[in-house]
Amino acid sequence: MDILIVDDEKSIRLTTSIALEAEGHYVETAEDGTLALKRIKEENFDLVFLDLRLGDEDGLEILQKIVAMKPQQLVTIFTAHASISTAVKATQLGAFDYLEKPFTPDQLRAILIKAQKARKTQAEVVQLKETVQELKSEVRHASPPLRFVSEDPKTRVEFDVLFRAAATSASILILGESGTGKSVIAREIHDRSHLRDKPFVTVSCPSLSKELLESVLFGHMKGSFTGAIKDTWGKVHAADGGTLFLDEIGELPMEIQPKLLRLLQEREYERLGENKVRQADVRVIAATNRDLKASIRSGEFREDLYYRLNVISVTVPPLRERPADLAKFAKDYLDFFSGQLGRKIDGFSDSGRSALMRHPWPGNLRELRNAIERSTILARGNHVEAEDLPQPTPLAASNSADAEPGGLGIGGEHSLDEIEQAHLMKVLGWAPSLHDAAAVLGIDKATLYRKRKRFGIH
Ligand SMILES: Nc1ncnc2c1ncn2[C@@H]1O[C@H](COP(=O)(O)OP(=O)(O)OP(=O)(O)O)[C@@H](O)[C@H]1O
Repeated sequence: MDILIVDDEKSIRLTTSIALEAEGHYVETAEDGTLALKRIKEENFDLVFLDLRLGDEDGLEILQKIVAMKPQQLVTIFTAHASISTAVKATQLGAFDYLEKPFTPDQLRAILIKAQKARKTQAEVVQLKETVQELKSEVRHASPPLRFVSEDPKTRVEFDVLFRAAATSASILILGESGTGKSVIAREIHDRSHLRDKPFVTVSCPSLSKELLESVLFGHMKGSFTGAIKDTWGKVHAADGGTLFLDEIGELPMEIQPKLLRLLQEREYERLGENKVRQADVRVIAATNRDLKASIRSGEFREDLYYRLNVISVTVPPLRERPADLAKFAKDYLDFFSGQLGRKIDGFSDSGRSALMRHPWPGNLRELRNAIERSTILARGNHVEAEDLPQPTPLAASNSADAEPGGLGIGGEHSLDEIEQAHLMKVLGWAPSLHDAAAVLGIDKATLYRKRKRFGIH
């Protein structure tokens, strides 16, 4: 290691240097704070030994200057027995450790081993941060660009409110149909906030049973329910100091709602099966495609929780109400996917463009993205044609007189079940995933699962 010894006593500088050099370290010495600060600024020392009594100089002040200049700098304080309390204060100010004078070679060696470990951990953290940055940039390049500017005045107002609120700690509720980009917006709010370097943790409310969801949120103690084989921390703990994103909050079971309310109001929670109140400071962003006011009326959602979540609330308009944005998103996606495929596709033909505008896009951006990806594969020439884009759904088609032969016509002699089953089968037939199918149908995945089971659709 490269080590700097800062002490005004020549004998200490000399003996410590000899001991350290004998262990193979590179050592420099400084007899006062000014020289020490100059060398620390110029060089990267792995460890600094700093005497707190440096003649007229205040060692604690020098320590603070070092920490301010290089927060990662490991500084071990030399201290006399009588000044242990000062040494403790020094560690509170950012010193790594302290060594009481006079010290033995073994005590010095113990400090060096500890410092080496700390340096290794620091290097690992730096490397992990770099890896995360690289991965983030790879992910960004592996998906179409995100667009947060809008040509639509209503959407512009909503985005403006959202991104102005990003810098505060206010809870934010994002409403909007499935696929309008609520999760993407939640992440963007976090990235534009003062918490951007802190954790961003997502909890998808409907994906789990009530008990598991509670455990995922708050953690549990071993034996608190069947299958709880060890103590765990929940996502609230993981998000402490950062943002907790509660996706599909409208599905949050009634039993868990008071616990979330307590977290929002008191910043307190308890792990399942534990009788100890814990603190967590999280900024909550919630999203739902449900009408929460209707859920309050039907007794499925607590009004007090709604008002806590709703400090700032915006509704992201559906894509069909933003035709100018629709065209821009479609072009972005087309450029991205054609680039990925190495195909030269210049844009949409007239028929392609009007098909794009005619389609109601019930699955919003998610559906549009999938449709454009598919169209770049299907396009025969250098333009996307109407035939490459989603065709009218069976229900829309059957609205007209020329329903498919043997198909179901709206208003014909069919039960609602028959119509529902036929529609489900058609959508499941073309949607790329169950998630997309649920989005297009405007239901959550659990409901889709129940319906498939009911109609025997595999
Ligand atoms: N701002 C955006 N710019 C470009 N593409 C976007 C944007 N927002 C969303 N998308 C696309 O739409 C997809 C769906 O977005 P997201 O999952 O955020 O929607 P959602 O409203 O949370 O849906 P759900 O309610 O079903 O969870 C994203 O994976 C992305 O491909």
